[in-house]
Amino acid sequence: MTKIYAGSPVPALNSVSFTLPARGVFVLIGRNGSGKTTLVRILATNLEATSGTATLNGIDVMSEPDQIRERIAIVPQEARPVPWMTPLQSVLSYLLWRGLGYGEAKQKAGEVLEKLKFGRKARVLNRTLSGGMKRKVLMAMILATEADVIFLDEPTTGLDPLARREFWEVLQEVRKDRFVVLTTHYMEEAEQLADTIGVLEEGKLIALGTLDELRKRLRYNYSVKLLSIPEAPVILTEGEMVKGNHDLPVILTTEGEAFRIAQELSREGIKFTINPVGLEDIFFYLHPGGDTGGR
Ligand SMILES: Nc1ncnc2c1ncn2[C@@H]1O[C@H](COP(=O)(O)OP(=O)(O)OP(=O)(O)O)[C@@H](O)[C@H]1O
Repeated sequence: MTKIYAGSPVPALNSVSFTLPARGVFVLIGRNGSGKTTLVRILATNLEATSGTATLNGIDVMSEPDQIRERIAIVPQEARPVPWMTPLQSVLSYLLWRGLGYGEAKQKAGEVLEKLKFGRKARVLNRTLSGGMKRKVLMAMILATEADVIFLDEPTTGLDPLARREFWEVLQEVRKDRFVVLTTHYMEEAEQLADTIGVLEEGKLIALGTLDELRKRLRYNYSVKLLSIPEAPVILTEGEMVKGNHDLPVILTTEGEAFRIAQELSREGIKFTINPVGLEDIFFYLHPGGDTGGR
């Protein structure tokens, strides 16, 4: 699939091609402007591709959009629930809009708000809710539907760590019987939630696989992240140095070499962290420019 926006010299998506089992959670990561939202919007029938095709559970996104729309639900990046409605009214009206009868919609709305433990907050105006609760209203809306494919574009941006964890719990409920496509700038979130991870870079899909499969792309299994730039260069007998957040050096190496370097850095009074390789390290390795693109 390729997408070139009118007037743009470079494609937002450049021959992206992949096949996935429609189960669990597919997390798309990539720096700002790498094409995540564009891909999600095309798959969710909100935007037309310039060329290419996509099928979801055997249904063609381009030629059968109405059938797709019955099967999917999307929470766009900037979505907020209607301020002058309550969570109960939000879920109810969304279900009615999707074609459910009033009785069924009311029952489902009540069930989902109970499941997500809204309590008396189900009946207060959305505008009085915290940012985390507002996102939870959107999750309740899609959770109440029959949709078996759910798109969430940066659902936790701006949430505090506790609200983010609470969102992850809700997602564990959603993923049980649906396929979730989620974009994020939080590597920890991708690690926690993803069954499969796709990495976009300038419109190209540069990596796709489980966390373990992506780890295998690195020759090294340990990461030492320096928290300041040392005066003297760090001499490696084995491993690679890449740029991390704020251009600080990240050393990818073997366990033995990582601990040797750690001792040396301690002696010189340089602060660092040492960990087995995680998604953030894979991201830095795949993006020589550094930075995860987080806000
Ligand atoms: N409506 C539009 N018109 C023209 N160019 C666009 C439009 N929407 C997005 N783009 C461009 O397409 C590219 C991909 O954007 P997209 O929003 O898909 O990236 P993203 O990975 O979701 O970014 P972010 O992480 O910042 O949300 C960017 O270069 C962006 O400037």
